[in-house]
Amino acid sequence: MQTTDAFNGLDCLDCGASFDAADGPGRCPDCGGVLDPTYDYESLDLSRESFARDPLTDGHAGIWRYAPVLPVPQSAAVTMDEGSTPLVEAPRLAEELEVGRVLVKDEGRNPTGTFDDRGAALAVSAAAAQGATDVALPSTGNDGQAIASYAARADMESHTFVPSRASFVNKAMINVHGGDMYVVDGRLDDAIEAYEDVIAERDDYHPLRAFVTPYRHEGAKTAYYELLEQLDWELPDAVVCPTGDGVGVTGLAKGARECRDLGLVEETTPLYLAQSEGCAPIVEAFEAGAETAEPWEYPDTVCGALEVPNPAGGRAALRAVRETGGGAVAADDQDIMDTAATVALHEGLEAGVAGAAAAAGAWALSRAGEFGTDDTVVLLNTAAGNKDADLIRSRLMAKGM
Ligand SMILES: N[C@@H](CCOP(=O)(O)O)C(=O)O
Repeated sequence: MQTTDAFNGLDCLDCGASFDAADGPGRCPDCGGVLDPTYDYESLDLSRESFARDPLTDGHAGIWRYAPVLPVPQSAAVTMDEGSTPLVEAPRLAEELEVGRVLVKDEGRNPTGTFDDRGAALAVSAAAAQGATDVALPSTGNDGQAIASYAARADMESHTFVPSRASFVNKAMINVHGGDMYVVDGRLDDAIEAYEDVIAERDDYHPLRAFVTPYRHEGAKTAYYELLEQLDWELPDAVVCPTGDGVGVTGLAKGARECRDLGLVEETTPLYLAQSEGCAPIVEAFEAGAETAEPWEYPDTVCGALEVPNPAGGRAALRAVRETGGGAVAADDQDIMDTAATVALHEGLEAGVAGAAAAAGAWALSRAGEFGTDDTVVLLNTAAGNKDADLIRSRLMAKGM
């Protein structure tokens, strides 16, 4: 695999064992922990200025501006210039939340309309660098669409296992990208079971399941570098991230750690993860002081992207919020849909229901006194609002609006 100079290999987040990236995707063979890319940070000469390049003149666009702290060089990238998403001021939300500033990191502006594009670009690039011809994953929908899109760009076959409740948009676009799609009756766990049966038989399918490939959360970390740059390296007081499997929040925490350890800033920002009350295994574990999330018995939420009853990154996500001094919050589905409509009405911004879970979670955090009146709060909108237009509109209709 063609790698960047500082990339060392993979370390297990649980037992610390080290592995060569060429050993392939997977969990730690010793303890089953999540593998995480590591770098020789000492060899890197990075500063705030070194990231401030003009993407139009030297070809570093989106997530690839941070290539020195990614495993794959830009020369081997499968890319559609994902990243470089705007950080949009939301003054009315700030007033409503009684904080100084609210900024929405709008990941809906990515190529397939989600945060997942960052990790998909990196994971497909790494798979291509390892010679893969076929990639496979189970998905709630958005990451399946993202992988199908990047696989198409890399001339690879994608095999995606989605539950029947995945959104029409996701399923349609996986088809449009020419992906091989298995629609499995039931919910995410049923799709995972079908995926595991197939992957056990197919050595030629390169697994891109989150936290089986170590590169999905690695792609997500670039959003943290980016938002600090957009804030001129001033730390926000809180970042709220919608969470299903834990990819986003684990990646953001790694970005926060790296930015501090590289000396770009002095501290990390408190990260808060937000889930729906209909499927909140990580919030439950956080509140119980547990190290791992227990499977959620009856998952049922309108936020399909967050309906992950047994999150592969549960442990990593819990560590992420605890090590940054943040927390975890769950919001009710009706509140989440109302929030999506309010954000669209008051700010003009189109947030998907998962993104609206972050805003609804921020309301709950504000009521609980977690924010100060001068605080800058960043909300991650993980997906474009038009992915969930039918859901959000149906709520308006139910309220007779
Ligand atoms: N990526 C999701 C939302 C959050 O999932 P996570 O795995 O990053 O916790 C989406 O499709 O919106």
